[in-house]
Amino acid sequence: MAGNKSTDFSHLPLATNKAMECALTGSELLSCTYLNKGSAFTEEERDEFDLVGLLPSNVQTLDEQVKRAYAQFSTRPDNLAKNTFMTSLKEQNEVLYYRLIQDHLKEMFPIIYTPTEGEAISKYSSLFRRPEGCFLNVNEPEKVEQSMSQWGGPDDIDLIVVSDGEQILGIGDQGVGGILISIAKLAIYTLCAGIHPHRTLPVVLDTGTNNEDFLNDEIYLGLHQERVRGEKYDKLVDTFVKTARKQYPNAYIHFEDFGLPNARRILDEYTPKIACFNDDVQGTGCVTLAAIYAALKVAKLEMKDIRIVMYGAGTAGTGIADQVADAIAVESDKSREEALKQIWCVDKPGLLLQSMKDDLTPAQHPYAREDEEWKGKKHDNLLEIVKEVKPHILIGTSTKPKAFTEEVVKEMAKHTERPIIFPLSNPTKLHEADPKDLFKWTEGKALMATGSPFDPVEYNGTKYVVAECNNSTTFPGIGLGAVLSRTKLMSPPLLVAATKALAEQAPALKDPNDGLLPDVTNVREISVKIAAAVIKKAKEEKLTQQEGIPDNDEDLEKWIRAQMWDAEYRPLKKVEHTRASRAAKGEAGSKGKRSKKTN
Ligand SMILES: NC(=O)C1=CN([C@@H]2O[C@H](COP(=O)(O)OP(=O)(O)OC[C@H]3O[C@@H](n4cnc5c(N)ncnc54)[C@H](O)[C@@H]3O)[C@@H](O)[C@H]2O)C=CC1
Ligand SMILES: CC(=O)C(=O)O
Repeated sequence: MAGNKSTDFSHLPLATNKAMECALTGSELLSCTYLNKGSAFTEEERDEFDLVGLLPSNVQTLDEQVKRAYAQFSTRPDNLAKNTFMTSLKEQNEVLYYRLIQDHLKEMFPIIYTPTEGEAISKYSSLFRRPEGCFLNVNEPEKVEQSMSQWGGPDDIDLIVVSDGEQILGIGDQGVGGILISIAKLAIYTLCAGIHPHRTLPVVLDTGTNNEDFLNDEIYLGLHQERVRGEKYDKLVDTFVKTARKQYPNAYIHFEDFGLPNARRILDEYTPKIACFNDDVQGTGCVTLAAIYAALKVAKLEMKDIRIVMYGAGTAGTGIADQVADAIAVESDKSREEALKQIWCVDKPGLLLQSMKDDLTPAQHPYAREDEEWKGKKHDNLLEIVKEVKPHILIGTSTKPKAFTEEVVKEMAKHTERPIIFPLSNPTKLHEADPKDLFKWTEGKALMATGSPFDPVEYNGTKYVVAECNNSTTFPGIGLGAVLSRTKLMSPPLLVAATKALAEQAPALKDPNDGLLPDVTNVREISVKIAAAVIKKAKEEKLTQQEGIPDNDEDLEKWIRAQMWDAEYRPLKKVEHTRASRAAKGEAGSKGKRSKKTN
């Protein structure tokens, strides 16, 4: 794990190895998740902070606590129960929560993220115990300022993840339960890129829901009304963005799981104005493009020659297509228009055609093909499209399980030696194909990456690693770069730099049977590389607002590591009630957020 002890960057504003100020004592301290150490409070701390008699006598280490917590986790009967256990641990002791996950990353990632988090989100209202995050109501835009002011002063928040809950993972409209995707993505920022957990803010925009089950369920916690569209919706988004800029001017804004009608529109509106990012469009685009780069190397193909079918041309599908089109144009001497011709986008009605123009989203328009090209050919069926296009690459972001049938895959394999196939729809049950089947149908030739994790596949005695192509390998590093450089914008060259940094880490470049993307267990170091690439590019583009960023690569990486939060207990420094009680009340810093939540 990246450590920050061997560096001399402790003067940095975000250096995380400092003592923590604490004015709480006794049971208040025990119930403050970001300060609580439970049985690990030392004898001295127990005396100093009035904890005597409130804890069993054996002072334990964090490692011992992790052992116990892992044993408790393991007794939970199913994944959802494990997810609930983790949520509750996070409410009690954040350091322990993050350390436990870090020590069991591969096992726990699918519990706190996709696929299990999807189930937790769909049951948000019934599982609800304690609120976390900021809830903004579309009917009360005048209260946005007050609602968002509860999380500290202007320097206290580095990163906001916001969702309107309309298109969560592949499970659709989850209304106010969308707060949990903002929370989960922030936990991943902390785990994978060491973003300080107390300096982040999860937000949900409650703009109603079109999920009938929720509308008919009195237990549902969000607004019982259909989704608001148009001016009123835009006003809430704009009020949120403006308030965030005013109250937390350093905060980088990550848009997550907005619905198709809004995701791209909002991104296009704010990208030229503020440092923001849409994970489904850009994060997915970057990670998928990085996996494509690795696959092309293994398949000995070149970007300029590829033909690619995107199955499911929604937010993620068009986001990926755009990144691929840019890459083709950059890697060849083709114009972007020519590059677009190498991408065939398919959605519910079939291949996108010019004659469908009125029904296409602005993001889909550039991919609509001339009807003339397809005259007399079948374009409403994936098999026929594959027969005609003979793609090298097939990517699924359709939420249609099993759409990549044996026939489709075998047809593809007839025309290309190493079919590159990425079923990316989440959660696992929505994947367009199972890796085992893809291997069987292509006799071990397929080069694969999947949206959720899969175990390695054995075929004819050889073990193949199936890379997880999830934006979680990418967005944390990009965010770390954005936060540390205080970039004014997240411009396209920064994303290209991030993609290349990730692509260079692909294990398949060394061993073709290994993953097309690096494993999540190495993700903190990958994030350092991605962040370094983003920061360097931001400097080149004159976008940075942070002073003192080192020029030299080695120092830059040290500088980054020194500012990454590690899950370890820090000494507590007793402070007078005035300053810290303001913090505890949410008046003097993001620490207040945690206290507010737990007190
Ligand atoms: N692996 C990763 O990192 C990511 C995976 N995803 C996954 O991709 C999927 C799509 O997500 P979004 O693009 O955000 O949703 P979206 O709703 O914006 O897009 C889905 C698209 O698929 C189309 N579609 C639905 N049924 C289809 C069918 N039978 N044939 C062809 N197209 C069909 C829809 O009309 C829509 O255009 C989800 O399952 C999501 O979990 C999304 C982002 C990142
Ligand atoms: C990974 C992700 O963002 C999704 O499945 O939507």
